[in-house]
Amino acid sequence: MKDSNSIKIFSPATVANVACGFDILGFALDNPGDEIQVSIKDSPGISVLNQTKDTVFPADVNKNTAVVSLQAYLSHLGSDQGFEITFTKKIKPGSGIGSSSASAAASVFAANELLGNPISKENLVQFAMQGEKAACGVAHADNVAPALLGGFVLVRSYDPLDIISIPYPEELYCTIIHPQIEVKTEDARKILRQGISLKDAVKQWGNVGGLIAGLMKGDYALIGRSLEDAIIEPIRSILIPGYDAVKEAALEAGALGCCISGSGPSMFALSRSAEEANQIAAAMKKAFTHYEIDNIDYVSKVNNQGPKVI
Ligand SMILES: Nc1ncnc2c1ncn2[C@@H]1O[C@H](COP(=O)(O)OP(=O)(O)OP(=O)(O)O)[C@@H](O)[C@H]1O
Ligand SMILES: N[C@@H](CCO)C(=O)O
Repeated sequence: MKDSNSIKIFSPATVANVACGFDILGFALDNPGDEIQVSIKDSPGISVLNQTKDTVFPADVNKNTAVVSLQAYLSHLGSDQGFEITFTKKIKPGSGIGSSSASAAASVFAANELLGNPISKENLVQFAMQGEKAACGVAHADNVAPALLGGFVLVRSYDPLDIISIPYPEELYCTIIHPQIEVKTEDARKILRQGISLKDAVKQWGNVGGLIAGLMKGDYALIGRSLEDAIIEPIRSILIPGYDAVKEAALEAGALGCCISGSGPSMFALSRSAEEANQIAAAMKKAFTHYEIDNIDYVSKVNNQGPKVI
């Protein structure tokens, strides 16, 4: 729904890191996603309405990722246009599937549409990153870039920002299992080691290259071999009860690979068909039953569009 004063959009969930690409790789999902309505106000300032009962936002609206990114965008334009943002959150904060970034990407995309698209989608990424900085202290782009551009995205460089869309096979499906515990990205970053060994680095950059080559060639076996993480997974997986067993169940059920989605607690697995992705979801859920943690699953094709007007 769009008129000259108001727009309602779907903003996709995203999987950051994609196993080997900490802070530099991410992809978008068709399901789930947030709904957000952005309307032009007569007076300056950004106001927020939350229509999601069980989602609590920061009390200070200036810490809401949608508001922070929109303020960065308006300040770049030198505009004091006022907006009202109405949220219907479908992605739980602290899920690992880009809840904070779906809002950050959505508000700048929507406002840009209402103002006649003065800025390209690629260049909106820098403003959405400011929302991520407010959420976790670091302006990482591996959720907001795919949320805005769709598909698989590589952040080749942060300074200067260089965002590359990576071609990928048409038939690529993702299974997400979201155990109902909250892991804040800010906390999940604090436990990481600041240094890595040369041996681990060699393994990791081999996998990053392999994953990108596999996606571009449509080589599923290469994609699967490259979905490994020598650096982050050994540390963060400790925060997810049953992680090893659930991952093993996904691989046994035919997943190309399985790892932590973003900073967790969600886990993702890639596969070649919707049927396989559903079988993998069932196997992962079954493995989780031993750990008595409620969980929600999503099966989705990789999203190729980013935000869309609904
Ligand atoms: N509009 C928003 N939507 C979601 N979370 C928000 C929003 N604005 C601020 N936040 C804050 O951001 C934090 C959640 O972001 P966080 O990065 O920890 O989780 P996530 O986005 O689900 O995970 P990930 O980045 O690993 O995919 C919470 O502290 C939440 O209060
Ligand atoms: N790259 C970020 C993604 C957070 O979703 C991290 O792993 O901390």
